Amino acid sequence: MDKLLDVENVSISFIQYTKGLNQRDLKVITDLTLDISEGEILAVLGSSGSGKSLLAHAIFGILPENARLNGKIKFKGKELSQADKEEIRGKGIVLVPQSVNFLDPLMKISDIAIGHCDSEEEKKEKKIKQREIFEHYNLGPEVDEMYPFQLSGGMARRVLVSTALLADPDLVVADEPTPGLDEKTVEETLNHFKHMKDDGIGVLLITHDIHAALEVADRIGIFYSGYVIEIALKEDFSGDGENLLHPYTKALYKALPANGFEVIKGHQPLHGEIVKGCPYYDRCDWRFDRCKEERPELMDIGLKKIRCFKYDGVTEDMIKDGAIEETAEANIEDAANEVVEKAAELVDESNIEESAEAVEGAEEAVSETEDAIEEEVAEAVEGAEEAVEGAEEAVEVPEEAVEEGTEEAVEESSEEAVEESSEEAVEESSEETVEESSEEAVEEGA
Ligand SMILES: Nc1ncnc2c1ncn2[C@@H]1O[C@H](COP(=O)(O)OP(=O)(O)OP(=O)(O)O)[C@@H](O)[C@H]1O
Ligand code: NI
Repeated sequence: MDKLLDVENVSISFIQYTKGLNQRDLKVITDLTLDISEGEILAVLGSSGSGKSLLAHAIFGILPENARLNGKIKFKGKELSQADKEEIRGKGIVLVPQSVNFLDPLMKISDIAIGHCDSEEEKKEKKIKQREIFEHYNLGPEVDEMYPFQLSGGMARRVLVSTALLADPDLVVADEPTPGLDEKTVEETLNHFKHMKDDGIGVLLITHDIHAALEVADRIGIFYSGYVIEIALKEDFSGDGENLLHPYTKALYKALPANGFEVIKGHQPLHGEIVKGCPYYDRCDWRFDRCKEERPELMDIGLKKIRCFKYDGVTEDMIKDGAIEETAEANIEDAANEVVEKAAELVDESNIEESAEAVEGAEEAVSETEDAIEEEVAEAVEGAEEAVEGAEEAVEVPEEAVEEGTEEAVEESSEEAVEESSEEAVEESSEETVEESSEEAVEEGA
């Protein structure tokens, strides 16, 4: 089976303007890799807003203006430029879009379905084919004359699928082809994809409907937080899910009603949330230190792909031999041992006893210092009080002089005496002693 589509390391981001003129890149899809061969249905399963439609639009070259695309998209081995995409659109590859909003609102449905024709003859032929396919999809002749806005939800789906088939493509990209359809029409639509597959057409089925994916797909790619975290085989979704590799895929499988509806705890990081390591780190039961800092690459294991360090060194043969769990468990054990060793080293290095002694010493020093300061302050206060007394006595002397009638004597002897004796005395005895003694005490103590 020849390869039809290769999506290699594709990232899609949007330039966002935050406060003022600040720009930032909002990554929606990161490092996406997948491939589809002739006659294969690959389902891409992702929650709403995870970038599924953007992937389809990237393949078709119809991304919005502010989107930035990196990586390679190859069709039959050839990398597609924007011009190639425009050329191939509606011929080699057709899109079954998510909504009728992608149809030209001013064109009649039959004209949209038939598309561009080079001659009247071609147009006649296509018209006949269109009627056949429309009839098959239960779309009567009156639908041919309608405009897109006149279609009901279910009718619109059927128009979109049959229009795609009319183009006789090699690859069909179907973006959420089943929502809004009744059970019977869902079944029918999925059957049409199966028929396309039988005719050798490759189908990329983009959906958040795991049931639809499991019903028709050969392989299923799981989107998580903008990454493909696993591409599993359809048959891996069976039994206990023991053949599924990624813990998220396992959890997704267990969340199905038939498998117990187990709730997945935690949340999926959204676009713009910067996650350095593995995007599943927060929710993972297997995580090791490395997963927090490093992001695992998407590894090939035969037809499967997995993005998880647990499977480092695991090969396809190991899967066949059932040795995969052993290797994986060994990886986890290694990582756990590393953590324990590291912790032990840290304990050794820290020398807890010494530091405890040091803390005790420091505490003693502090209390000694406090005592010393108290004592010295008390002494200083005493000294200051004595000095004040002395000053008061000095003041008394000039009073006597006033009585004797000499003003000069009053000024000289009173003011000077007061200033000198009181200030000096206060300074000396209080401040110096406090400072000296407390400093000394701190030094001693420390
Ligand atoms: N023009 C745009 N500018 C900025 N961000 C955009 C633009 N178009 C899409 N996005 C962002 O890309 C995210 C993915 O969009 P997309 O339509 O591909 O999601 P989806 O997986 O198809 O979701 P759904 O299941 O609802 O169809 C959106 O949540 C949105 O944040
Ligand atoms: Ni979408």
